[in-house]
Amino acid sequence: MATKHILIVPGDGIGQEVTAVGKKVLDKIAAKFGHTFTYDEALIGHVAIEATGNPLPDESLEKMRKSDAVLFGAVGHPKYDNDPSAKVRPEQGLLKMRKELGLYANLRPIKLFDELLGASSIKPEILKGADILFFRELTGDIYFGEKGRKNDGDTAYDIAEYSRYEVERIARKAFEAARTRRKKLCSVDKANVIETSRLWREVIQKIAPEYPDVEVEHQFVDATAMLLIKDPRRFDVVVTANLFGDILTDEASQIAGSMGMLASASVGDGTGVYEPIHGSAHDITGKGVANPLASILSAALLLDISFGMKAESEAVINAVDQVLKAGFRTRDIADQQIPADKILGTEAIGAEVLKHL
Ligand SMILES: NC(=O)C1=CN([C@@H]2O[C@H](COP(=O)(O)OP(=O)(O)OC[C@H]3O[C@@H](n4cnc5c(N)ncnc54)[C@H](O)[C@@H]3O)[C@@H](O)[C@H]2O)C=CC1
Ligand SMILES: CC(C)CC(=O)C(=O)O
Ligand SMILES: [Mg+2]
Repeated sequence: MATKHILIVPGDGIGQEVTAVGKKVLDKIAAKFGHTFTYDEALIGHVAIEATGNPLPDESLEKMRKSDAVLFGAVGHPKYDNDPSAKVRPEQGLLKMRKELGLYANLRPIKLFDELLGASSIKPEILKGADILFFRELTGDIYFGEKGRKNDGDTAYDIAEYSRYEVERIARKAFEAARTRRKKLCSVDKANVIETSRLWREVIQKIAPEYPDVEVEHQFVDATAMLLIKDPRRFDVVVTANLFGDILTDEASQIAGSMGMLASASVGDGTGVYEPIHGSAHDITGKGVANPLASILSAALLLDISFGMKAESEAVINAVDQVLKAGFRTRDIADQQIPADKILGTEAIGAEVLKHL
């Protein structure tokens, strides 16, 4: 029995809807296993700008630092997406949170529940058994380098930068994880063109001999985008830079059936942040149809990684599996065989998960 303090940071759009369900799952776990979880909430993104003018107020950051873990939703609003000139943006809050908390490793497991074999646009025989763990570097690369305009605003630049230690620390995490899995590591870069990628490959090659039990391959990012769809089972652990990892994991979500199925853990020097990989999804916000399973599975990662609660984490994953086995789906993961009465909204599928806890 443990006492833990969890900060709920729903953010914007469907972040609000799915995080509410993730929190209920944490509550149920605490009751079932006899833990005491206390909660607080904090603002980030568009809602924080509206309330304070700042996408990550100091108060939110302070609360994050003082928590045992953070369950985060998503940020973003069409107001800014459609206004390239906006100087203050919701996404700045997210990037600042990652940098300030030292969350340099973003673990994105791509695990297909067997029941969802028919939900993907990829053929079932290509998909069955696919199980990939992405390590996306999260506090460097083009997202954090100097950016700006010159020539009276007619030229724009974003500088991509990596230091040796940044590559090494994420690579070591990926090597260690590969050791506990199928012992295969694929490092993804664009070393044929980009200097940061050449440093990336140099570092991986240098430390690989320290992990002789792990088979290492290097792939270029463009080829990886193709191989993920052609033969997803060839991958075990994948380690890559921030931008490449962002793009490749949205693509890889189709292996698991939907963006609404992919959870992630952002970890590093401080409080761990657990978050679906998807964004605020303006197109479905307020409709009650968002898939909350990514948030629920992020709560499972939180229990496992930040609290070391393996049985509790497995109970959550098992409950999701049971709900899928019972035939329930949200709209994004419902193939044509699913009858209409089995297609549930955000809260209703969350309630089904709770019944299995
Ligand atoms: N981590 C974060 O906070 C992220 C924020 N964003 C922000 O989110 C906003 C929307 O960006 P998009 O490119 O549309 O990406 P998105 O991930 O929000 O949505 C992409 C597509 O996937 C669907 N989708 C996403 N999550 C779903 C769920 N749980 N259930 C069912 N369907 C789901 C959406 O309806 C949409 O069609 C932007 O403002 C963007 O900057 C985007 C990605 C990550
Ligand atoms: C808005 C981006 C900075 C975040 C993103 O797309 C992600 O973390 O996957
Ligand atoms: Mg993304």
